[in-house]
Amino acid sequence: MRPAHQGAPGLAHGGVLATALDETLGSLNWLLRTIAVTGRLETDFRRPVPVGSVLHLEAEVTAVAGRKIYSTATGRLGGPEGPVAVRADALFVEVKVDHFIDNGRPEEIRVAMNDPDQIRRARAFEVNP
Ligand SMILES: CCCCCCCC(=O)SCCNC(=O)CCNC(=O)[C@H](O)C(C)(C)COP(=O)(O)OP(=O)(O)OC[C@H]1O[C@@H](n2cnc3c(N)ncnc32)[C@H](O)[C@@H]1OP(=O)(O)O
Repeated sequence: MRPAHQGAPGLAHGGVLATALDETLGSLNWLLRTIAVTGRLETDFRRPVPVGSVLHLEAEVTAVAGRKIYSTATGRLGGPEGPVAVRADALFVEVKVDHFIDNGRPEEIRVAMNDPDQIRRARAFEVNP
């Protein structure tokens, strides 16, 4: 957690923590080879997360039912064995690429399609799922 992530003095902002959980959960879609967006994100804030601390994030898919992907994520202070600071339950809903084409701006879609980092990220999951 960096100073830019601060909400209350010295502590990470809850919205930033929810974003970190959402991003971690969203990464699971790479493993499922599915395009999906967050439909629901329920977050528990169990301990304050100090600026300067490391948040260890872990996520797993708990169920898939049709287009619905249920998943859960945990953020622990300091490392994988640290105390749970935040957790989330999420529902992602599978969408077609049209979801972005119909609702997003063409400029950003073009940039994303040509972004080597996106391609590298997808390939990383191919070799190390
Ligand atoms: C490629 C990189 C992707 C990265 C993603 C990163 C994560 C994000 O931040 S995504 C951005 C935030 N999320 C969004 O903008 C999503 C906005 N919402 C939507 O576009 C739509 O509501 C969407 C696509 C989720 C669902 O709409 P639609 O495709 O019409 O499906 P819909 O029929 O309403 O729902 C499908 C199923 O999910 C269920 N469902 C949808 N939303 C919810 C919800 N909030 N709570 C519970 N159930 C829900 C429906 O009840 C339905 O269930 P069933 O099949 O059993 O009837």
